[in-house]
Amino acid sequence: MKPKVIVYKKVDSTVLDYVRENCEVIYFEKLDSDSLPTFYQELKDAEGILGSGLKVDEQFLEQAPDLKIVSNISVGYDNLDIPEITKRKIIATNTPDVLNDSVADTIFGLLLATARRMPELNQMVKSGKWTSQVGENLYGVDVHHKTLGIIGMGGIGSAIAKRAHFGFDMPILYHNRSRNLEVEQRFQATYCTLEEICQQADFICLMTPLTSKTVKLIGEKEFKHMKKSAIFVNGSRGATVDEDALVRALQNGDILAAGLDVFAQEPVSPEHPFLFMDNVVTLPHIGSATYETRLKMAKLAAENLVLGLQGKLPPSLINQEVFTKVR
Ligand SMILES: NC(=O)C1=CN([C@@H]2O[C@H](COP(=O)(O)OP(=O)(O)OC[C@H]3O[C@@H](n4cnc5c(N)ncnc54)[C@H](OP(=O)(O)O)[C@@H]3O)[C@@H](O)[C@H]2O)C=CC1
Ligand SMILES: O=CC(=O)O
Repeated sequence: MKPKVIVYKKVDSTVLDYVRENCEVIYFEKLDSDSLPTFYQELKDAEGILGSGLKVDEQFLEQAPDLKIVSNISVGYDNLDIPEITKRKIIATNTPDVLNDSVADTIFGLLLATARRMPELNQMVKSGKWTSQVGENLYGVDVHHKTLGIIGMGGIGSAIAKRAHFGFDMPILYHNRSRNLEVEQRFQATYCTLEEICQQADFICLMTPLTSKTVKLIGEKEFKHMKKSAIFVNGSRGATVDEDALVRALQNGDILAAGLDVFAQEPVSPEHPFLFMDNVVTLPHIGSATYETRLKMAKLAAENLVLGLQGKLPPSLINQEVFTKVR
């Protein structure tokens, strides 16, 4: 008998077909107040779930006694309570690497758009307010040759560094908990403390995962250390930044501008001060949102799911200890 799984996100039909060949699939294109009661009903005897964003914690797991694998269609897995999942000998997987270039493109685009004030200028042109040559009040700042600080130099951070080093001649500073010798060699990147990056970089990109150690990693103190001309870009998770402190830093002129793809609350409230500031460029958490990359992520997540249920090693296993202990 095929194992029963729930796919709770819209995925390409080829991906769905592959999962259907191997599993009995209950499919929800999305979860909302209409579909949630049925979802929880089906969860009672599901062996696998495939999707993204759902909070999988103790309370959730209590309702899923047969669960063997949680396959996230995202690289970040702050939605998963890994200790609790692992305690129950459930496999957890994510989708690293296949999205690095697309996310780096988005984050670099956000950095450029913020530095060169593209959304503001676009709005000016489209609203018919381009009536004379653009004056100094609408100039941006150069990106090329400026110093880029990357906090969280992993897969995505490295792809950002590649663009900055080879395309924009930017000196690169980075901060991780441990040094990454490969990026130091490939991109002549310099390892720094968080404080040094804040003090020295012209552009600061935050790309750490959200963990208990990175909640509000960047707050009042860090913004005070930054240059008044600094541009801050967050591509990690909203909660890695103290958003109130960021609003104050932007309002007080402690930093020049910010580009944000992620927010503590998503979708961001239409009342949020960020939305009323010309020096903030916002995106709706679309780092990896291209047809090609989302397909690759869904394929990888489906492969993780199917292999995990077959007792084989999924390509991107998060909790290695479950696999080695159980099998
Ligand atoms: N905006 C979007 O659409 C997207 C956002 N993301 C976010 O980006 C995050 C990073 O993804 P990815 O690059 O693939 O992940 P990686 O695991 O490859 O890289 C994360 C990096 O962060 C560093 N890091 C972890 N904890 C800390 C810490 N406490 N202080 C400083 N550095 C730290 C790690 O280095 P070390 O272990 O040495 O500290 C590592 O180099 C994801 O977890 C997700 O939250 C991902 C995809 C799309
Ligand atoms: O935010 C997206 C992810 O893949 O993580």
